[in-house]
Amino acid sequence: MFVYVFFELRVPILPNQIYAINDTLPPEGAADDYEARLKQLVWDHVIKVVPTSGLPRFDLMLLGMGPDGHVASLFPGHPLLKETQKWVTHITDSPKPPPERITFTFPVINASAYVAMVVTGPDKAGAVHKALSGGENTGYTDRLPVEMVELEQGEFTWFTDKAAVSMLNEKDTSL
Ligand SMILES: O=C1O[C@H](COP(=O)(O)O)[C@@H](O)[C@H](O)[C@H]1O
Repeated sequence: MFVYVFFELRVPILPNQIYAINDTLPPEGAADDYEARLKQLVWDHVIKVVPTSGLPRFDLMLLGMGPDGHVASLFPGHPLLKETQKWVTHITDSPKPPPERITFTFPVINASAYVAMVVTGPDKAGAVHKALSGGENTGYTDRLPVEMVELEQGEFTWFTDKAAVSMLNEKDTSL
């Protein structure tokens, strides 16, 4: 909804260019349906592809991050982090409500030309610190999903408020 309203107001995207999840289907069916529509858009040359992998190359991927470091619906320690074949997949045991979701996978996220990571709030400060500085003493040990956003060939920019970067020192980044 946020994305719809944001883009509706700022850039001339027509309603028929917005592809909503089919939430009348169960999660697996909705993910398969979304992936099929994505593949059709690639086939129709609406979405560009990465020539070497055939993956869709979105011009812009607008992402957020949860306090646990999850991005999209890719949660820490979940088997979906290792998905390499599917473009869109589903989850029925999301630790954050709602439990049933569909999500782009890392191969698709990492094929993007640009990722804007929008992160606000003090509850995100630990995960931001871990992602940007290695995060010693943050309590996070494993690699966070947000750290797995590694674009094949693209640009990644963080957009944060002061609270979200409150655990960073000047030496940690070039901020
Ligand atoms: O569950 C989710 O949470 C993250 C973070 O949401 P926020 O409202 O705290 O920014 C979101 O980016 C992700 O898309 C969503 O699945």
